[in-house]
Amino acid sequence: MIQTIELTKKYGDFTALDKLNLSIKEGEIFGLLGANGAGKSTAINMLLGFLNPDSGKVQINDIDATKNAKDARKIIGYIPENVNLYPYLSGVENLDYFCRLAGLKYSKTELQDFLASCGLQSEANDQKVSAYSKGMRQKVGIAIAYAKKAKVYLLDEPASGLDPLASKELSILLKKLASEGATILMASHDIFRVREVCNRIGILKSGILVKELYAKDVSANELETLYLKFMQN
Ligand SMILES: Nc1ncnc2c1ncn2[C@@H]1O[C@H](COP(=O)(O)OP(=O)(O)OP(=O)(O)O)[C@@H](O)[C@H]1O
Repeated sequence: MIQTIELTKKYGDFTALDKLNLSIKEGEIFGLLGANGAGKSTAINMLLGFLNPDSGKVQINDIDATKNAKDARKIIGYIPENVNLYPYLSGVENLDYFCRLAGLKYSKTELQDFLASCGLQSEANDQKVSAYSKGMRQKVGIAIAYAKKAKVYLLDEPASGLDPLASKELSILLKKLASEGATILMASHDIFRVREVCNRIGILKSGILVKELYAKDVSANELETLYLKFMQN
């Protein structure tokens, strides 16, 4: 569960996020849609405890993440737009390394299973990551969170730069994680992908959540029209 209550962040006199109220349940995929500078990354950084809010609160499952960010991060998987891996290690070696950093030791078979569950083709397991596509690196990034048994996934612009097939695979993977009980928030400006993968969508404009809706209630075209209307007003 992800909950933000009146979450506010200012940079000097500028309010980047203004009293954000979000409540995302287990099994839900929430899409935070917004233009460049809307405040999406600011919100994610506060969920992760990398940024302190000026006011308001973040709750991750039963953890008050504003007070115990370190505990909250143990159950959060964060997948940035560009997943940083060690290029001269293979997918399995990267996963092993990041698991060990989190205090987890898995057998090679278990590591391979995590990668397979996240859609990486088995032939890639032992290839150096420097030869991976962006979509493949992202699968390893998600596998790191999956192996950590993350309960909450935060993704910043996950579909950006992916080709249509990789983007479709990402949607399938996120839906699978949600069906297994994960709570997922993805920040994006990709209206089509957000409409396709998310159950619920919030439109963020200049730090203010101006609209929340269920994806099933709008077509992609209707969402685009609505989004553009909010951006233009
Ligand atoms: N450290 C900072 N100091 C001052 N202003 C900042 C800082 N970080 C972000 N901002 C401003 O806060 C606003 C929100 O930025 P943020 O990065 O959260 O937006 P975003 O929705 O993630 O945008 P993008 O899609 O471009 O990543 C922007 O106007 C940005 O310029």
